[in-house]
Amino acid sequence: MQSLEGSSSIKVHVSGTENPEEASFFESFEAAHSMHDLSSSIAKKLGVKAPPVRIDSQAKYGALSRGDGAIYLRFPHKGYREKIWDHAAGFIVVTEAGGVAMDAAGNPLDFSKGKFLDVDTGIIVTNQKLMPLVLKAVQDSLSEDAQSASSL
Ligand SMILES: Nc1ncnc2c1ncn2[C@@H]1O[C@H](COP(=O)(O)OS(=O)(=O)O)[C@@H](OP(=O)(O)O)[C@H]1O
Ligand SMILES: [Mg+2]
Repeated sequence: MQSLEGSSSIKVHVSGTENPEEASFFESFEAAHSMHDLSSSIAKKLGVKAPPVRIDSQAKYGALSRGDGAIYLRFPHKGYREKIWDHAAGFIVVTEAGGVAMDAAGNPLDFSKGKFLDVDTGIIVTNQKLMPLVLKAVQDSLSEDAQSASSL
């Protein structure tokens, strides 16, 4: 990373925290772009204490890449298909910074299939240590949601 004033460049790295309680998370500013209720229940399961940091655009990937927060949760409403141009640049930056991005089923993101990123339910970005814990909380929250929907 290099400042616009031209300072010397420094290598950035994602947060190294292993403790979800001290990890803050990013999500879309717009509730129409990501289900805030779902991310709130995931954060609660993880014991995250800080409120969500809501930012528009791929700036979320940039902030995560320099360790401003530790988790990015993205769960669009049913039927929305992610476009590669909304993620590709941020994905490269965060991966270079040591982060890992997966869909809700734990699959890696596949940018080789044309304009759409066909992910299972949503996208999770975090560090290597937190990913298994976050994935478990995501899957538990999704199955609770599915159970309550089927009992209506
Ligand atoms: N319908 C719907 N559902 C979920 N997510 C959506 C939707 N439409 C746009 N997006 C996301 O909105 C962000 C900006 O997208 P766009 O570039 O299409 O919008 S804009 O016209 O430039 O504002 C960008 O992500 P975030 O800013 O992270 O939410 C897009 O991926
Ligand atoms: Mg745009």
